[in-house]
Amino acid sequence: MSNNPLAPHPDALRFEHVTLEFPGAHRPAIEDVSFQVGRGKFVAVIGPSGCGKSTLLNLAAGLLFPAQGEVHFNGAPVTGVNSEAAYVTQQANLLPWLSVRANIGLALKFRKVPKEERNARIQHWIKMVGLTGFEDHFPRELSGGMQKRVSIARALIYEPSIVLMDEPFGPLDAITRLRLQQDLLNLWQEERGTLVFVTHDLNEAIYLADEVIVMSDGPGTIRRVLPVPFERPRQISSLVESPEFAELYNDLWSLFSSETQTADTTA
Ligand SMILES: Nc1ncnc2c1ncn2[C@@H]1O[C@H](COP(=O)(O)OP(=O)(O)OP(=O)(O)O)[C@@H](O)[C@H]1O
Repeated sequence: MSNNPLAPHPDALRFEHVTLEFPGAHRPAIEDVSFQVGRGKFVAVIGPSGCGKSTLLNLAAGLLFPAQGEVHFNGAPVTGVNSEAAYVTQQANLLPWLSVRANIGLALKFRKVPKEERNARIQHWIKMVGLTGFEDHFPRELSGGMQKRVSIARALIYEPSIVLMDEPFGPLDAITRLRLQQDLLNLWQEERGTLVFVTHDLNEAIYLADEVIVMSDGPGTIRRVLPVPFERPRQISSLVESPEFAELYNDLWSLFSSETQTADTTA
């Protein structure tokens, strides 16, 4: 282990026995949650609705704080809004009065990046997310998938140390979703940042992640952490044909179905 205080911490994110209860709730939203996300890893979090997936991201972003336990980012406790984290939510949340170019460049403008560098980086990211030709369009002139591409470029352009994505492809149709999943795989292959990705979709978790954190409900706890052994770069079309994919999917599915049966018998 390195003793160099300037060396980046090997864990980008670490939860240690974290419990959080919202005011007025009769039980914690999450209880005794511990896991770590290694630097440069892509981790998916899946679990039933209401099990606390968004709460985990909000804790990592420093928008919520635990009642018990600690959240560490780059080896230090999170004590305020985590300005090194980019957050991509289910809705694109673009500013409707700004063009694609201006929406993507907003974070650089706030950070006072000089105009020339800003324009070059915006142009790079417009190309990366396949929006060349749409630079001067406004959000209302874009499809849902294109808006999502803008929100991903807007999050990645300032090179955050961690990206938190909360079901970013949730509201999209199946084909657009598949295209964006492959685009995200390709982007991540080039950029290699740390990414925590919340999803309800077992396929999506396996396509994208190095590890899948499986959560249980009531209150939210970590049920299992499953490694995804597929090499990168990945092509979704070849992955789905492999027997290993089917095996992993079945492992994940059996975790969920056993949970549903347990809930049914205890209801
Ligand atoms: N601001 C809040 N005040 C009170 N309770 C909340 C608040 N936010 C979330 N909760 C509760 O905490 C629990 C976890 O919510 P959270 O949104 O993290 O779940 P989730 O797994 O992301 O759900 P979904 O998959 O449906 O988005 C739920 O029971 C929810 O009702």
